[in-house]
Formats: sequence, C-alpha cells, structure tokens
Amino acid sequence: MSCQSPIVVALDFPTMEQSIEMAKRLDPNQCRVKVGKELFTTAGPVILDELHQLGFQIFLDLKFHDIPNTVAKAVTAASKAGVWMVNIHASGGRRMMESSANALQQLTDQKTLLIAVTVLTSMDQSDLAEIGIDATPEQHVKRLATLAKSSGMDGVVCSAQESKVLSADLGKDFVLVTPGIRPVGSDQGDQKRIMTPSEAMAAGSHYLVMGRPITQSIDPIAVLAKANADLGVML
Ligand SMILES: O=c1ccn([C@@H]2O[C@H](COP(=O)(O)O)[C@@H](O)[C@H]2O)c(=O)[nH]1
Repeated sequence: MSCQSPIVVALDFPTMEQSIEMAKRLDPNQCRVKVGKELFTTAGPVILDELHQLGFQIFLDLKFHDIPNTVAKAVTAASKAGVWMVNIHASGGRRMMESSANALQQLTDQKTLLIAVTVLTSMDQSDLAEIGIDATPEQHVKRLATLAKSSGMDGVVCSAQESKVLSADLGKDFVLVTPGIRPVGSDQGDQKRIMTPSEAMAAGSHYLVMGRPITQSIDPIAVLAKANADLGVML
C-alpha cells in the first residue's frame, strides 16, 4: 500500500503510549508518520514495529551525523528495520553521504529513501552567521543540496521556501522533504522558515512534515483532513 498524501505527521511525543494513541486515530492512507529523536530515544526500535503493524510508512528522522563508517552502519540498520525514509546531515560531507548511499545499495531489498538535512527550518540568517556561515539560508541550502545530490542522496530536507529554486536547479525527481509547514492561523513556534501546505506543494515540495499543527490541535484528524482537502488529495 502506498499513501497518496504528501503529509508526514511528526509523532513528537514523550511516551510510546501517546504516540500509538495518536497513530491509531490517524489513517495510513491519509498520511505517513515521522519518528524523531524524542520518541525513538524513549521507546526504542520497537516503536517502528508497532507503527508498521498499524500500516504506516515511517520516516526515521534521527539526522545521523558522524564519521562515514558509523553513519553507513546506522542507515543500514534503519533500512533493515524497514523504514520508508531515513536522514543524515549533509554537513557531514561527501564521504559520509557516499558511504551511506553505497551501504544502502549493497542491500538486496533496499527501498529506503536516503535524505540529507540541509539547513534546519528553525534557523535564519542570523543563526547561520553565529556558526560562521556567511550566506543566506537559500544560498547555504543550495550548496548543501547540490553536494547531497552529487553524493548519491535521493533528496534533501529543506524549508519549502527553498523548494522552488531546488526543484529548478536539481530537477523534479530530487526529493524535497519540507518541515516548517504551518496552515494559516497556526502557531509558528520555534520554526523560522515556514510555508502553508498549499504554498509548499506549489513551490515543488514532495513531502510536507507537520507536527504540532496537527498533534497539538484540539481536533488533529480535522486539521489533517483539511490539509489533504486543500491539497486536492483524493483519498
Ligand atoms: O529542518 C528541520 C528538520 C526536521 N524538523 C522536524 O520536523 C518536525 C516539525 O514539527 P513541527 O511541530 O511541525 O514544527 C519536528 O519533528 C522537527 O524535529 C524540522 O522541524 N526542521
């Protein structure tokens, strides 16, 4: 089964029970789910089995960043656990990305998408300047995404504000995964580079990561259904 919706719901919960409770209210035909650092650290790999049993495709968002050998082993473990997508940091450099891509190619039944994180959507130009990067977010995202593509990545995590330029420069098949999605009227929180679901899709995003606007709303299912309807997703 393949989900028709581009929406990936971030299950950012402090316990396994809360995440499963939310997942049981969601429908794997209407969204994929994302397991991030908080949930994976609390629940461990068993959370992947539980969510797979509920029928979800899983984005394992652990943003690996280490020496090439370590990251290649980590993405291999993720792929063997059956996740649909896994990510690593583009700033880990070419050798780290290439060794990870090569490791996944060795797996005979490998179908896991390997994605590189560019500039976190919570960062703006002043955050980049503080860590010594003298570039706009768009310039730095372009640079890292170009490196990621030439290092064998299937796509990148970026903000939807960069989707248009990346789609034009790197081609429509290069997968753009965009967090920082905020429906009109929802709280921006700690995100700096945001877009609405419809704007993000129009800009060329392939997948839209939405956490708190869905999971912290009074009616998560209604927010998800409205976002899918606004995108014209036929479910
Ligand atoms: O650049 C990035 C990379 C990852 N994330 C993750 O996406 C979700 C966003 O959640 P919201 O509640 O919709 O803000 C969260 O799990 C982040 O860890 C990101 O936001 N930006």
